[in-house]
Amino acid sequence: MHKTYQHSSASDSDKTLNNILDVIVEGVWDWNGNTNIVTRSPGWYRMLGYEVGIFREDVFTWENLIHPEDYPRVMHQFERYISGVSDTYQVEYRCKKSDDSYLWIVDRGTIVARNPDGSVARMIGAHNDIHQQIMAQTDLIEQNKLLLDGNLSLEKRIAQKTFELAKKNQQLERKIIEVESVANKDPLTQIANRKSFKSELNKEIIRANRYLHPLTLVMFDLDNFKEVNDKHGHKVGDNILCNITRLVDENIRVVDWFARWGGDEFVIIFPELTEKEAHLTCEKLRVIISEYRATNIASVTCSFGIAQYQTGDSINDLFQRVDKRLYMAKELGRDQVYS
Ligand SMILES: Nc1nc2c(ncn2[C@@H]2O[C@H](COP(=O)(O)OP(=O)(O)OP(=O)(O)O)[C@@H](O)[C@H]2O)c(=O)[nH]1
Repeated sequence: MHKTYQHSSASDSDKTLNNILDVIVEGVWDWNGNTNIVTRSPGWYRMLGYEVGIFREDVFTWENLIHPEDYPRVMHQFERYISGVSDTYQVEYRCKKSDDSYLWIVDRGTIVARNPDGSVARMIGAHNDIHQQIMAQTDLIEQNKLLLDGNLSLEKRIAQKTFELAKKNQQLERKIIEVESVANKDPLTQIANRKSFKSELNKEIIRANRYLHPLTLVMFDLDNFKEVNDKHGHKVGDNILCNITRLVDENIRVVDWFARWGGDEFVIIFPELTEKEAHLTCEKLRVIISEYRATNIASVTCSFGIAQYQTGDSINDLFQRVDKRLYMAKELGRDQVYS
């Protein structure tokens, strides 16, 4: 067998062992459980910055150097090992240095002899400096935490901004609807104006074609309204326009699209009504209007032109037809429906 060391005496071999220990571990301790004497290597003192051999050789020296926050944990581990609950003793904790700062060490120990009653007769262990390693770990944990906090606050800010944006969008959508409805509404009568006529009629033409339903367009105009204005004033005229609007609106269906074309002219789109059916409805409207006394001093009548959509009609074709028929109603003496 190959031998590395040849010692002529036990004290020689002790010397070698101590030197080796001094090189490979930083601080060796050797506790005699019966005398309670703890022998510590020079490295043990050097690691903590103390003058070699300055402390009393007992366990209290060690206990007094342990950081108060770590003390219960260390003792718990130590007790578990000594009592046989745990197979190993290895614990990391902070030890007080000569300059009152604390050094992170790992402490490992092994019972090398027990008394017949099971109590520890001798235990040997070593301290190793792990301060840099723990500091690096702590730094990393701290950085991770900062990163996490940063991420969290970023997420919070994004969520807040998203919420604010959604709110702004809602407000904007409401404003758009508001503006659109103002733009498409006649300010005097509060019904639709001619702005959306083309798109409304187009929509209904597409539906009429798709479902092969009839569709009829109506245009009506107040008779001799100029005279009413001239005689009773513009304000009375306005009032009459509003009252006629209300009467018509109350006597047509929700699906019918009713708009003020301009001046004293109005249009109605009657989806799913034939010319004949629309004629009957308009006749009813004509009577209601003519019977209605807007004020004590003025009453009006209306003339109606009616035209049903024919397949292939453009909006213009239909409109021209209806306009001609309104003209006919006027020509034939007013206060009548022409289809
Ligand atoms: N009070 C009031 N009058 C209006 C308004 N818009 C248009 N008018 C008037 O409506 C009248 C329309 O007159 P005309 O187009 O000549 O027709 P009319 O007198 O109704 O005669 P016919 O249509 O031929 O039966 C004009 O006097 C316009 O000033 C309005 O908003 N308010």
